[in-house]
Amino acid sequence: MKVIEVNGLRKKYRDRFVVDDVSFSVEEGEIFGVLGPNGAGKTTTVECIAGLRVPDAGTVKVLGGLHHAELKQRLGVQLQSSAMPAKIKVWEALDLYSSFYRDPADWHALMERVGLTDKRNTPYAKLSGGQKQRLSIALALVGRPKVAILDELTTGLDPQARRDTWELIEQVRADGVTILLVTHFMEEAERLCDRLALIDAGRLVAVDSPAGLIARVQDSQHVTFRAPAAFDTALLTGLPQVGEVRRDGARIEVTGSGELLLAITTALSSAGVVPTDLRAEQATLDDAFLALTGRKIST
Ligand SMILES: Nc1ncnc2c1ncn2[C@@H]1O[C@H](COP(=O)(O)OP(=O)(O)OP(=O)(O)O)[C@@H](O)[C@H]1O
Repeated sequence: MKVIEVNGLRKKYRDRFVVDDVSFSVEEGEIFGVLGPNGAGKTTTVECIAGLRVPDAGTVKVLGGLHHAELKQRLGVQLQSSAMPAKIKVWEALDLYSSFYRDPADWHALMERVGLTDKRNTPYAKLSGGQKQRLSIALALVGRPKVAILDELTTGLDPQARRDTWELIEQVRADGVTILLVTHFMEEAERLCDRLALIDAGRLVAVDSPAGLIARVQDSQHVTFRAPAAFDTALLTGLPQVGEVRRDGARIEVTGSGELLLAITTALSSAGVVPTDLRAEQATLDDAFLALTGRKIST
Protein backbone atom coordinates (compact mmCIF):
# COMPACT_ATOMS: atom_id res chain seq x y z
CA MET A 1 0.00 0.00 0.00
CA LYS A 2 1.26 3.46 -0.88
CA VAL A 3 1.37 5.78 2.13
CA ILE A 4 2.87 8.79 0.35
CA GLU A 5 2.16 9.74 -3.26
CA VAL A 6 3.83 12.76 -4.79
CA ASN A 7 2.88 13.73 -8.32
CA GLY A 8 4.37 16.52 -10.42
CA LEU A 9 5.29 18.53 -7.32
CA ARG A 10 6.60 22.05 -8.02
CA LYS A 11 7.51 24.80 -5.59
CA LYS A 12 9.11 28.11 -6.37
CA TYR A 13 10.69 30.81 -4.24
CA ARG A 14 10.54 34.17 -5.96
CA ASP A 15 10.74 33.14 -9.61
CA ARG A 16 12.95 30.07 -9.23
CA PHE A 17 11.59 26.54 -9.01
CA VAL A 18 13.49 24.81 -6.21
CA VAL A 19 11.32 21.69 -6.59
CA ASP A 20 10.54 21.02 -10.21
CA ASP A 21 8.19 18.25 -11.30
CA VAL A 22 9.04 15.70 -8.62
CA SER A 23 7.03 12.45 -8.48
CA PHE A 24 7.54 9.37 -6.31
CA SER A 25 5.63 7.16 -3.94
CA VAL A 26 6.50 5.48 -0.66
CA GLU A 27 5.20 2.06 0.33
CA GLU A 28 3.98 1.21 3.81
CA GLY A 29 6.82 0.03 6.07
CA GLU A 30 9.62 1.41 3.92
CA ILE A 31 12.54 3.52 4.96
CA PHE A 32 12.54 5.81 1.96
CA GLY A 33 15.39 8.27 1.52
CA VAL A 34 15.51 11.62 -0.23
CA LEU A 35 19.16 12.09 -1.13
CA GLY A 36 20.85 15.00 -2.82
CA PRO A 37 23.45 17.74 -2.37
CA ASN A 38 22.89 20.84 -0.24
CA GLY A 39 20.23 23.09 -1.70
CA ALA A 40 18.79 20.38 -3.98
CA GLY A 41 15.26 20.96 -2.68
CA LYS A 42 14.98 17.99 -0.31
CA THR A 43 13.65 19.91 2.69
CA THR A 44 11.18 21.87 0.57
CA THR A 45 9.91 18.58 -0.88
CA VAL A 46 9.30 16.98 2.53
CA GLU A 47 7.83 20.22 3.91
CA CYS A 48 5.25 20.06 1.12
CA ILE A 49 4.56 16.41 2.01
CA ALA A 50 4.19 17.32 5.69
CA GLY A 51 1.66 20.02 4.79
CA LEU A 52 3.97 22.79 6.02
CA ARG A 53 4.29 24.41 2.60
CA VAL A 54 1.77 24.80 -0.15
CA PRO A 55 2.94 23.43 -3.53
CA ASP A 56 2.69 25.69 -6.59
CA ALA A 57 1.71 22.68 -8.69
CA GLY A 58 1.26 18.95 -8.39
CA THR A 59 -0.37 16.80 -5.76
CA VAL A 60 0.70 15.22 -2.50
CA LYS A 61 -1.32 12.46 -0.89
CA VAL A 62 -0.37 11.09 2.52
CA LEU A 63 -2.16 8.06 4.01
CA GLY A 64 -4.73 8.10 1.24
CA GLY A 65 -5.25 11.88 1.31
CA LEU A 66 -5.96 12.78 4.92
CA HIS A 67 -6.88 16.38 5.64
CA HIS A 68 -4.59 18.67 7.58
CA ALA A 69 -6.00 18.22 11.10
CA GLU A 70 -6.17 14.43 10.80
CA LEU A 71 -2.78 14.28 9.09
CA LYS A 72 -1.17 16.10 12.01
CA GLN A 73 -2.34 13.26 14.26
CA ARG A 74 -0.83 10.54 12.07
CA LEU A 75 2.40 12.14 10.91
CA GLY A 76 5.55 12.64 12.99
CA VAL A 77 7.86 15.38 11.73
CA GLN A 78 11.41 16.22 12.75
CA LEU A 79 12.79 19.13 10.78
CA GLN A 80 16.27 20.61 10.66
CA SER A 81 15.00 23.92 11.93
CA SER A 82 12.94 22.71 14.87
CA ALA A 83 14.70 24.10 17.92
CA MET A 84 13.21 24.05 21.41
CA PRO A 85 13.10 26.81 24.03
CA ALA A 86 16.47 26.73 25.82
CA LYS A 87 15.03 26.14 29.27
CA ILE A 88 12.50 23.45 28.54
CA LYS A 89 13.45 20.19 30.25
CA VAL A 90 13.48 16.86 28.42
CA TRP A 91 10.43 15.53 30.28
CA GLU A 92 8.54 18.81 29.85
CA ALA A 93 9.07 18.77 26.08
CA LEU A 94 7.83 15.16 25.85
CA ASP A 95 4.87 15.89 28.11
CA LEU A 96 3.97 19.01 26.12
CA TYR A 97 4.21 17.31 22.73
CA SER A 98 2.20 14.30 23.89
CA SER A 99 -0.62 16.69 24.85
CA PHE A 100 -0.99 17.61 21.13
CA TYR A 101 -2.15 14.10 20.26
CA ARG A 102 -5.39 12.21 20.77
CA ASP A 103 -3.71 8.90 21.46
CA PRO A 104 -0.09 9.58 22.41
CA ALA A 105 2.59 7.01 23.22
CA ASP A 106 3.73 6.60 26.81
CA TRP A 107 6.44 9.25 26.77
CA HIS A 108 8.25 7.73 29.75
CA ALA A 109 8.83 4.55 27.70
CA LEU A 110 9.86 6.62 24.69
CA MET A 111 12.32 8.63 26.80
CA GLU A 112 13.83 5.34 28.00
CA ARG A 113 14.02 4.01 24.48
CA VAL A 114 15.97 6.98 23.14
CA GLY A 115 18.27 6.79 26.17
CA LEU A 116 17.31 10.11 27.76
CA THR A 117 15.84 8.97 31.08
CA ASP A 118 18.89 10.11 33.04
CA LYS A 119 18.62 13.50 31.27
CA ARG A 120 14.92 13.95 32.06
CA ASN A 121 15.50 17.13 34.08
CA THR A 122 18.16 18.60 31.78
CA PRO A 123 17.18 21.81 29.96
CA TYR A 124 17.28 21.60 26.15
CA ALA A 125 20.20 24.03 25.86
CA LYS A 126 22.38 21.78 28.03
CA LEU A 127 21.90 18.64 25.90
CA SER A 128 24.66 17.44 23.55
CA GLY A 129 24.02 17.41 19.79
CA GLY A 130 23.26 13.68 19.87
CA GLN A 131 20.89 14.05 22.82
CA LYS A 132 19.03 16.88 21.07
CA GLN A 133 18.66 14.70 17.98
CA ARG A 134 17.37 11.80 20.07
CA LEU A 135 14.89 14.10 21.80
CA SER A 136 13.68 15.41 18.45
CA ILE A 137 13.19 11.82 17.22
CA ALA A 138 11.23 11.02 20.39
CA LEU A 139 9.10 14.13 19.84
CA ALA A 140 8.41 13.05 16.26
CA LEU A 141 7.25 9.66 17.57
CA VAL A 142 5.26 10.68 20.62
CA GLY A 143 2.00 10.88 18.65
CA ARG A 144 2.42 7.22 17.55
CA PRO A 145 2.60 8.24 13.89
CA LYS A 146 2.03 5.94 10.93
CA VAL A 147 4.58 7.97 8.99
CA ALA A 148 7.65 9.79 10.32
CA ILE A 149 9.53 12.43 8.34
CA LEU A 150 13.08 12.90 9.58
CA ASP A 151 15.26 15.62 8.06
CA GLU A 152 19.05 15.34 8.32
CA LEU A 153 18.74 13.52 11.59
CA THR A 154 22.40 12.64 11.99
CA THR A 155 24.02 15.86 10.77
CA GLY A 156 26.59 17.02 13.29
CA LEU A 157 26.73 13.72 15.18
CA ASP A 158 29.93 11.76 15.80
CA PRO A 159 30.17 8.33 14.11
CA GLN A 160 29.07 6.35 17.19
CA ALA A 161 26.05 8.59 17.88
CA ARG A 162 25.19 8.32 14.18
CA ARG A 163 25.24 4.52 14.26
CA ASP A 164 23.13 4.52 17.45
CA THR A 165 20.58 6.75 15.71
CA TRP A 166 20.47 4.43 12.69
CA GLU A 167 19.75 1.52 15.00
CA LEU A 168 16.95 3.48 16.63
CA ILE A 169 15.42 4.24 13.22
CA GLU A 170 15.53 0.56 12.29
CA GLN A 171 13.70 -0.31 15.52
CA VAL A 172 11.07 2.32 14.79
CA ARG A 173 10.51 0.84 11.35
CA ALA A 174 10.28 -2.65 12.89
CA ASP A 175 7.34 -1.26 14.91
CA GLY A 176 5.53 -0.56 11.63
CA VAL A 177 6.27 3.14 11.12
CA THR A 178 6.98 4.20 7.53
CA ILE A 179 9.97 6.53 7.44
CA LEU A 180 10.78 9.29 5.00
CA LEU A 181 14.37 10.29 5.59
CA VAL A 182 16.14 13.32 4.16
CA THR A 183 19.88 13.01 4.00
CA HIS A 184 23.00 14.03 2.15
CA PHE A 185 25.07 11.23 3.73
CA MET A 186 25.72 8.43 1.30
CA GLU A 187 26.62 5.95 4.02
CA GLU A 188 23.39 6.67 5.87
CA ALA A 189 21.32 6.27 2.71
CA GLU A 190 23.05 3.04 1.78
CA ARG A 191 22.80 1.54 5.25
CA LEU A 192 19.23 2.53 6.12
CA CYS A 193 17.10 3.06 3.06
CA ASP A 194 15.12 0.45 1.16
CA ARG A 195 14.70 2.88 -1.70
CA LEU A 196 15.94 6.35 -2.52
CA ALA A 197 14.86 9.35 -4.53
CA LEU A 198 17.93 11.13 -5.87
CA ILE A 199 17.28 14.87 -6.20
CA ASP A 200 19.51 17.36 -7.94
CA ALA A 201 18.72 21.05 -8.45
CA GLY A 202 15.02 20.50 -7.75
CA ARG A 203 14.65 17.61 -10.16
CA LEU A 204 14.19 13.93 -9.55
CA VAL A 205 17.13 12.06 -11.03
CA ALA A 206 16.18 8.47 -10.16
CA VAL A 207 14.23 6.33 -7.70
CA ASP A 208 15.63 2.91 -6.88
CA SER A 209 17.16 0.77 -4.15
CA PRO A 210 20.74 1.70 -3.19
CA ALA A 211 21.98 -1.47 -4.94
CA GLY A 212 19.85 -0.69 -8.00
CA LEU A 213 21.29 2.82 -8.23
CA ILE A 214 24.85 1.55 -7.87
CA ALA A 215 24.23 -1.11 -10.53
CA ARG A 216 23.51 1.73 -12.98
CA VAL A 217 27.15 2.76 -12.83
CA GLN A 218 28.92 1.27 -15.80
CA ASP A 219 31.78 -0.96 -14.63
CA SER A 220 30.68 -0.61 -11.02
CA GLN A 221 33.03 -3.35 -9.80
CA HIS A 222 36.76 -2.97 -9.35
CA VAL A 223 39.08 -5.91 -8.65
CA THR A 224 42.86 -5.82 -8.19
CA PHE A 225 45.36 -8.61 -7.58
CA ARG A 226 48.95 -9.67 -8.18
CA ALA A 227 49.72 -12.43 -10.64
CA PRO A 228 52.91 -14.21 -11.85
CA ALA A 229 54.81 -12.50 -14.70
CA ALA A 230 53.75 -15.22 -17.13
CA PHE A 231 50.07 -14.50 -16.58
CA ASP A 232 48.26 -13.61 -19.80
CA THR A 233 45.49 -11.02 -19.29
CA ALA A 234 43.68 -12.40 -22.36
CA LEU A 235 42.29 -14.95 -19.90
CA LEU A 236 40.14 -12.19 -18.46
CA THR A 237 39.42 -9.83 -21.34
CA GLY A 238 36.99 -12.27 -22.95
CA LEU A 239 34.80 -12.60 -19.85
CA PRO A 240 31.36 -10.95 -20.23
CA GLN A 241 31.66 -9.29 -16.77
CA VAL A 242 34.97 -7.62 -17.63
CA GLY A 243 35.09 -4.07 -18.96
CA GLU A 244 38.76 -3.22 -18.89
CA VAL A 245 41.97 -4.94 -17.77
CA ARG A 246 45.07 -2.91 -16.92
CA ARG A 247 48.48 -4.28 -16.04
CA ASP A 248 51.13 -2.49 -14.04
CA GLY A 249 54.00 -4.95 -13.54
CA ALA A 250 52.68 -7.80 -11.41
CA ARG A 251 49.58 -5.81 -10.46
CA ILE A 252 46.41 -6.43 -12.45
CA GLU A 253 43.45 -4.09 -12.25
CA VAL A 254 40.08 -5.12 -13.65
CA THR A 255 36.91 -3.07 -13.89
CA GLY A 256 33.58 -4.53 -14.85
CA SER A 257 30.09 -5.33 -13.69
CA GLY A 258 27.88 -8.09 -12.28
CA GLU A 259 29.60 -10.98 -10.52
CA LEU A 260 33.05 -9.74 -11.55
CA LEU A 261 34.99 -11.16 -8.61
CA LEU A 262 33.49 -14.62 -9.01
CA ALA A 263 34.13 -14.61 -12.76
CA ILE A 264 37.77 -13.63 -12.25
CA THR A 265 38.51 -16.12 -9.48
CA THR A 266 36.86 -18.93 -11.45
CA ALA A 267 38.85 -18.11 -14.60
CA LEU A 268 42.12 -17.84 -12.64
CA SER A 269 41.52 -21.07 -10.79
CA SER A 270 40.72 -23.05 -13.94
CA ALA A 271 43.99 -21.76 -15.46
CA GLY A 272 45.87 -22.75 -12.29
CA VAL A 273 46.80 -19.12 -11.49
CA VAL A 274 46.94 -18.22 -7.80
CA PRO A 275 46.32 -14.50 -7.30
CA THR A 276 47.76 -12.71 -4.29
CA ASP A 277 46.66 -9.46 -2.66
CA LEU A 278 43.18 -9.88 -4.11
CA ARG A 279 40.87 -6.93 -3.46
CA ALA A 280 37.38 -6.08 -4.63
CA GLU A 281 35.65 -2.72 -4.41
CA GLN A 282 32.21 -1.66 -5.41
CA ALA A 283 31.01 1.66 -6.73
CA THR A 284 29.24 3.84 -4.17
CA LEU A 285 26.08 5.92 -4.25
CA ASP A 286 28.35 8.89 -4.85
CA ASP A 287 29.60 7.21 -8.05
CA ALA A 288 25.97 6.55 -9.00
CA PHE A 289 25.05 10.20 -8.46
CA LEU A 290 28.08 11.25 -10.50
CA ALA A 291 27.15 8.87 -13.31
CA LEU A 292 23.56 10.17 -13.36
CA THR A 293 24.15 13.90 -12.94
CA GLY A 294 27.77 14.55 -13.86
CA ARG A 295 28.59 15.85 -10.40
CA LYS A 296 29.39 14.49 -6.98
CA ILE A 297 26.97 14.64 -4.10
CA SER A 298 29.56 15.03 -1.37
CA THR A 299 31.00 18.43 -0.77
N1 LIG B 1 11.86 30.22 2.46
C1 LIG B 1 12.68 30.29 1.41
N2 LIG B 1 12.75 31.40 0.64
C2 LIG B 1 13.57 31.46 -0.43
N3 LIG B 1 14.38 30.46 -0.83
C3 LIG B 1 14.38 29.34 -0.09
C4 LIG B 1 13.54 29.18 1.07
N4 LIG B 1 13.75 27.96 1.58
C5 LIG B 1 14.68 27.37 0.80
N5 LIG B 1 15.06 28.18 -0.20
C6 LIG B 1 16.02 27.86 -1.28
O1 LIG B 1 15.51 26.73 -1.98
C7 LIG B 1 16.54 25.84 -2.37
C8 LIG B 1 16.22 24.46 -1.85
O2 LIG B 1 16.30 24.48 -0.43
P1 LIG B 1 16.04 23.19 0.46
O3 LIG B 1 16.26 23.56 1.87
O4 LIG B 1 14.76 22.58 0.08
O5 LIG B 1 17.22 22.24 -0.04
P2 LIG B 1 17.87 20.98 0.65
O6 LIG B 1 18.12 20.02 -0.46
O7 LIG B 1 17.04 20.52 1.77
O8 LIG B 1 19.25 21.54 1.14
P3 LIG B 1 19.99 21.40 2.56
O9 LIG B 1 20.47 19.99 2.62
O10 LIG B 1 21.09 22.38 2.44
O11 LIG B 1 18.96 21.75 3.58
C9 LIG B 1 17.82 26.44 -1.84
O12 LIG B 1 18.47 27.10 -2.88
C10 LIG B 1 17.36 27.37 -0.77
O13 LIG B 1 18.28 28.43 -0.64
